[in-house]
Amino acid sequence: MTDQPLLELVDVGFSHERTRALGGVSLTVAPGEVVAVTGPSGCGKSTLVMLAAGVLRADEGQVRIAGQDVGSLDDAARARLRRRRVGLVLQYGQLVPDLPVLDNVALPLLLEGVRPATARARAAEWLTRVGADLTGEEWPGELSGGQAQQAAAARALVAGPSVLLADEPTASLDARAGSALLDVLLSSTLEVGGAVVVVSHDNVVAARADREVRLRGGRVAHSVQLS
Ligand SMILES: Nc1ncnc2c1ncn2[C@@H]1O[C@H](COP(=O)(O)OP(=O)(O)OP(=O)(O)O)[C@@H](O)[C@H]1O
Repeated sequence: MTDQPLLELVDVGFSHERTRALGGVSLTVAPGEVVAVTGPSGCGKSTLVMLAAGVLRADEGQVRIAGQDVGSLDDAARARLRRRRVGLVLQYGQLVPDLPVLDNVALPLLLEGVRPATARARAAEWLTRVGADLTGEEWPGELSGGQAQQAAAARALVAGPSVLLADEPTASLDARAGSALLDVLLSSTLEVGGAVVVVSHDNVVAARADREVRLRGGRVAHSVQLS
């Protein structure tokens, strides 16, 4: 294994139209690391996650995922890099509404050309691993918030991401299910040599991190090594 960082933000700035959300943000995450991103509402945490995932493109600075400069890639290459390297879990699940849950979870594999039967079998295994009591035949609109988060977690993990990005991944789950889901998110990613960046208001989540990066007003206010 190399020591190459899996995620690097170098002096990154981003504005949502007229709102300056982030400026001068640098962050390097190595294989095996778990980083918690904390800070008050509106400080830029979700924007950082979307930039780190390659969903948003930085206005300034560079974002590198597994050594690849996201800004230098066209949309198709960026989508491919995301599919192969990044797992993303957002607060409300963000499932594709007109696909059954099993196909939602299998989607990263289906898009990579894995045979449908194999992709769906792996998706079903991941639904079980994340603790979801679902058959996979449900439609996203039929799920509770917590079930949608579990399904989104399974989708994020199904392709074995190098970088798992999670924005309030346990917010819709009770304490027990949330803790179990966090265990799976961390252990599954670290098992394959990946790294995790997790945004959370929950101190229990932050306490599981190796490092806490606190944002304020779109900048890194401090970065503390926790273990
Ligand atoms: N789509 C958008 N359009 C315009 N402004 C936005 C958009 N998304 C975020 N912002 C603004 O960018 C800033 C950073 O927002 P962001 O959602 O990244 O913060 P956050 O720390 O994740 O907040 P929270 O903890 O409340 O989720 C805020 O001022 C917010 O109002």
